[in-house]
Amino acid sequence: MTLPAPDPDLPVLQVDGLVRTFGALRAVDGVSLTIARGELVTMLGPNGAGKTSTLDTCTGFAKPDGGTVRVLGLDPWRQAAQVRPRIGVMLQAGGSHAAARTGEMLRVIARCSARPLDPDWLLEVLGLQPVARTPVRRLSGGQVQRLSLAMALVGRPELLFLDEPTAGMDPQARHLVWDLLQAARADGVTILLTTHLLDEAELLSDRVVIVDHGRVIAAGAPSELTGGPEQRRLTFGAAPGLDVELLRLALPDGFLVREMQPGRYLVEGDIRPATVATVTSFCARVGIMPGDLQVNHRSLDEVYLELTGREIRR
Ligand SMILES: Nc1ncnc2c1ncn2[C@@H]1O[C@H](COP(=O)(O)OP(=O)(O)OP(=O)(O)O)[C@@H](O)[C@H]1O
Repeated sequence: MTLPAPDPDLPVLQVDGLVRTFGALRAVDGVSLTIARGELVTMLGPNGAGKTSTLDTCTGFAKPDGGTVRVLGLDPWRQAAQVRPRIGVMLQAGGSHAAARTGEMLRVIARCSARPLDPDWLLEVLGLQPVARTPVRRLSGGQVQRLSLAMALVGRPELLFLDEPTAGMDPQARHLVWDLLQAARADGVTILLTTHLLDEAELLSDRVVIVDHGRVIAAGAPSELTGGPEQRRLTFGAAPGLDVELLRLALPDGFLVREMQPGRYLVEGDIRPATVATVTSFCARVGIMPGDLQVNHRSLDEVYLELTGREIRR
């Protein structure tokens, strides 16, 4: 049987109003999300925000309690047999047999695929060749993670779901995984991943989706989330102890000024060319030379903390 060619205009993943409940808890509370072919989208959110619960329904491991999920145009719960061969999944739980040897585990998965990648090539690329004959239970945490990624990739999936793919990896392994994901994306693979590493999200993602309490609270390209005028910040150096209230009064309403550290000042608000002029003319008026004056954007990390708050989730 010849399968129809995938429609490039059809979203690879379409989630509409997804709900997932555990007793009284709405772990996923109306999440909507669309991913086009070839996009790399990252889901961010504090512990317990509902990311894994969302992935579980997208991969067909859990039934939605409300809303719809379509993967490659199919229902991943009812049409799991058609969806599974076309997706790759890397879960936090791993999914390997503890007693199996690393290489053997990967070859078993490869044999289930119609046109797998060469398992030995993947072991080599992911630095697992030296432990190919080692039982999974004796691998380090980072090696188990790399094996899980190899297992997700070996079947040449059209869509990859990766739940915290670089958690517990050392910086070398993390860079290797980033290279591999960028290469997969360049080959047209669509990727949805979760991470708690904001630099990882900023580096890899075409778009990020921030979820909290089971809802999408922000979405867009990293540059969109960090790039608006209200996300700019102005900093400059001067002698410690400058009267920041006087500078704030010189600016229009809505600006905040504080001394971040002795002798380094931060102006937050809708930073525009006129703001820079006001700050420099204020400095001229009080007879100080602003040093190292910079206007830059806030990082994704700062935007994320502002949206989700700083308190630890239980
Ligand atoms: N099987 C389950 N039974 C009961 N509650 C669950 C179950 N699975 C998840 N939850 C709860 O649902 C909420 C969302 O959990 P989920 O694992 O989706 O969050 P997450 O965003 O992936 O978190 P993390 O970043 O810690 O992995 C949490 O409050 C969690 O305790």
